[in-house]
Amino acid sequence: MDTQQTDGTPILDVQELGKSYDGAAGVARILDGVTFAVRPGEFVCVVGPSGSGKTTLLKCIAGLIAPTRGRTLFEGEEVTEPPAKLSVVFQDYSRSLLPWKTIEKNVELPLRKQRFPAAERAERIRSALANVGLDGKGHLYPWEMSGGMQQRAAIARGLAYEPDVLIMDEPFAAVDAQTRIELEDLVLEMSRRLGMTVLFVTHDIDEAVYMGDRVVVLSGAPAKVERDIDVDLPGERDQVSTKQLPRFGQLRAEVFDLIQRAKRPVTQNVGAVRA
Ligand SMILES: Nc1ncnc2c1ncn2[C@@H]1O[C@H](COP(=O)(O)OP(=O)(O)OP(=O)(O)O)[C@@H](O)[C@H]1O
Repeated sequence: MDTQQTDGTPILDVQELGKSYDGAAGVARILDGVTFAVRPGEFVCVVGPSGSGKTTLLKCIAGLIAPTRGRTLFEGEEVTEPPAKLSVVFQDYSRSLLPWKTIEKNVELPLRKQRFPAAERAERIRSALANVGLDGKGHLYPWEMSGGMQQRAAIARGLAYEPDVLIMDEPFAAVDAQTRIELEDLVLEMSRRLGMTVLFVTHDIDEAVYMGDRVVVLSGAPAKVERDIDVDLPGERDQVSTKQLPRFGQLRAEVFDLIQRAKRPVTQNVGAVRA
């Protein structure tokens, strides 16, 4: 699909991103000319073989590491540092939440750094916690909460910035299957309600097809965009009826097949890096 055929400027425009890491064994090329665009309000999932560079890609897009070549435009501006209107939620909530601070204080932390006045901080915390279904739970410490609640809190912290784009790196990998389903629906509903653009990395093919408006499939060794798939399923998703649609099965098989084919070169690449 030509992602440049948009009604307006893409909110994220990833242009020919390349990234190499220097290691003891030499230079490992991880990304090579990754190009895709995300329109405002879209939910785009990124999948690819394990170790193909998905996290590296998100970090480059979010301005957390510098690409070796290429660039990302966020709202038309080149990303050279983490943009204020772009939040990242990582997989490991147990490491991203500070255990000695309450959930409220955890959510407040980045707002303090950004020097928001106290009244605005309080309102943003209240609204972010409400958005993830944690109203009235702000006084709890992370260790008093289930894994799913902690990940909701980590999402609330990302939301408190009121970002235009939320980047999520395997956000549900560490929670049980039932919680995962609940969080998938929570994030889908929230992104629609808030009109937020989401870039979402997952290992889970069903999750990618269920949640995405598009699925960007990365190849491996080094990674580039193998396929950019338009998920032509009805907009309203439902865990049972959407997954029963024949089209869901076809899309799932297409993504699965692409990842299987991409796997072999990745193994070779990892071997080359470690050799
Ligand atoms: N800071 C670093 N220095 C050197 N190599 C790195 C660094 N970060 C990642 N790598 C290597 O880059 C490759 C891609 O890693 P990355 O975590 O981006 O992949 P991924 O697709 O997100 O992996 P996974 O599917 O396991 O989550 C791996 O071989 C990894 O070992």
